Amino acid sequence: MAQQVIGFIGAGNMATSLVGGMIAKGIRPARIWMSDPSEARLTELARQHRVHTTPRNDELAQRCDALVLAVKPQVMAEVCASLKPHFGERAPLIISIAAGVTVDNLRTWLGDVPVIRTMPNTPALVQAGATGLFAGPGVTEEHRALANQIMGSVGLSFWFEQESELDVVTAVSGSGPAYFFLLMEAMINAGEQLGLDSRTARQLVLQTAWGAAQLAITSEQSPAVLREQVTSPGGTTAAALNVFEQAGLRDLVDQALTAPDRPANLQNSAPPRYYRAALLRVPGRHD
Ligand SMILES: NC(=O)C1=CN([C@@H]2O[C@H](COP(=O)(O)OP(=O)(O)OC[C@H]3O[C@@H](n4cnc5c(N)ncnc54)[C@H](O)[C@@H]3O)[C@@H](O)[C@H]2O)C=CC1
Ligand SMILES: O=C(O)[C@@H]1CCC=N1
Repeated sequence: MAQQVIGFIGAGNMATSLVGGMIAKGIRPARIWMSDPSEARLTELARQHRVHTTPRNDELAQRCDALVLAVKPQVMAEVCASLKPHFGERAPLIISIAAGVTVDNLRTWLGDVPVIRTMPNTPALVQAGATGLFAGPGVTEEHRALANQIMGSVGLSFWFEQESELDVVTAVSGSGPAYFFLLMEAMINAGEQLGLDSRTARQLVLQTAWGAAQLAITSEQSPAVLREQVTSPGGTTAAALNVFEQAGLRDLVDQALTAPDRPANLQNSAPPRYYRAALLRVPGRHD
């Protein structure tokens, strides 16, 4: 396994986060190939990480023991069709990171190949990722070990027995960093509005987010208890939390994470991008 060659089809945000994290963790760049239509992106990745790059997906299909499919769900069918004819006698392990694309979809497009569907997140870049994994038919212990090596090198990984759970993982931790970033943005802006200079507002907010996460991870207490410990009765925190509660923050979070399960709602509003990916499975919906 130590020498297995890993190819990334698509060298965008998530693929580069994974590769950056893998290399920082000690996986040799010589084991990594990346393909993408953007020559500029490939040049930059080769310079920055010393990985092998090529604009040709077929080259990776021939060379690699495992292919991480890291393109947008919307182009996945076409990318799979271009890869399939180039597999050797022993098809590579397919590791998909695409939201909403099922193991069945991939095996329809690629044939009878071993597929592991995963849902990582961008903190992989700093080895603080969280990844959900689901193994399709024909996946061996050796395949699982390779997927563990890739995803385990960039953070925590969790295997699931039901594929549908990966859609929940997508809503919680795949997209999750964006929810926290949004709160950071809002707090930085509010700090600035209240008179702090931008740099100080940013440092205070980021250190607070980092500290709160560290405390929650290392403490034996639940986040609810940790919140109570900050909240002096009748104090400033209580006043602020009261505004969040009155505005229905918990319900808002629930709606944001479960909206994709309510297709009827999608007719009138733009669905989250990961649900749009799931819509690829619905005949007639290819938006
Ligand atoms: N960005 C994130 O936080 C996460 C993304 N994902 C999944 O990762 C996948 C990629 O998402 P991002 O990295 O955000 O998108 P991105 O747009 O940053 O990256 C996609 C890359 O694919 C390349 N590409 C397009 N057509 C191609 C082709 N025919 N062959 C090879 N490469 C091609 C594009 O040039 C681009 O660099 C998606 O399926 C998404 O669901 C999963 C977890 C988290
Ligand atoms: O927004 C998206 O569709 C991807 C999947 C999870 C995070 N980013």
